[in-house]
Amino acid sequence: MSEPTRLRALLRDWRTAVTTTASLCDEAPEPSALSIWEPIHLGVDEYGQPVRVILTYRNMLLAGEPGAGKSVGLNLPVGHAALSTDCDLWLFDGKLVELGLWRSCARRFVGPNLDDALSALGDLQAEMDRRYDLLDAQRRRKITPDDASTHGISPVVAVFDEVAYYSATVGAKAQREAFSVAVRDLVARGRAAGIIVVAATQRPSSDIIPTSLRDLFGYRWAFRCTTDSSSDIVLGAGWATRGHTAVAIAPEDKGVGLLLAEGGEPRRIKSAYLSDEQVYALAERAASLRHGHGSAA
Ligand SMILES: Nc1ncnc2c1ncn2[C@@H]1O[C@H](COP(=O)(O)OP(=O)(O)OP(=O)(O)O)[C@@H](O)[C@H]1O
Repeated sequence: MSEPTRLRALLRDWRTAVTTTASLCDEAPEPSALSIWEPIHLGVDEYGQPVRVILTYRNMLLAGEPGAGKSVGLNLPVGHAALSTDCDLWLFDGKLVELGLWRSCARRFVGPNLDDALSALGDLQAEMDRRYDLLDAQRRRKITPDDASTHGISPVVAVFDEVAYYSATVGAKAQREAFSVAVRDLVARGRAAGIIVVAATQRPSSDIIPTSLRDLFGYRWAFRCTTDSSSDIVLGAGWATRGHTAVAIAPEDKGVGLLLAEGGEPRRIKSAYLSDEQVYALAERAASLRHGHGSAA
């Protein structure tokens, strides 16, 4: 199979997975972009049913012990967002190598540098305030898909991996606190302005994910944790005693996690798996959709 044909086939498979109507892609002569307003495919539940969530107007937290499958899980919303040319991607990569694959699709890419992260967060907050000014002036409460054509405003997906790198590891205490305050502000106020935060950490502890921040995430995805209390830190207090604990996930069950979606009960799901090769191919395809070629800076 030639490279363009292989990429087209890959994107077609992806679209089939992420859209509720497979016809959306099959009828198109060429694969087109996804939309951030469409549900994102995350994996399957215990009954083999597909699990899809809508990311717009929400935030997502992914946490669990190292090696549990967060990075693979994170690639699903990131990949969907990258292929969605109706949103902008802002990537904060404390590890550099995790989100780096999607760099060419990002409007802004921040590596493991706290000064850069603070500067980008400041810009994002300014953009959020600008959007609220516009909404206020028009007596509206939230942005909609129409804002792309009428006001040039598209959803922003801001992805943080590993969030603890910026909030607890590098820099001076005041800077780390400034980072945490800015992220909390985006998570708390960003949704209606079309700013979506997706944050991942391998440190599910109360200093990294304080309750007041955790409660702002509509989607909480707990991969394997070592203690009931760390599982509760991700999902919410009391779930472990009610039988929903990510401790119960066997270490060999990579990619399995408990997903709490908007006030329901945590659901055990297995994330869809994308190999490195697939991620590379999708990232290249997404870059090509966004820039008209495969290797944009
Ligand atoms: N859904 C899945 N299906 C099959 N294998 C998976 C799945 N998710 C993860 N794995 C396997 O588990 C390994 C570790 O996953 P991943 O790198 O996502 O963990 P992580 O939690 O991000 O680790 P770290 O915190 O150290 O970065 C992967 O290399 C892969 O082999």
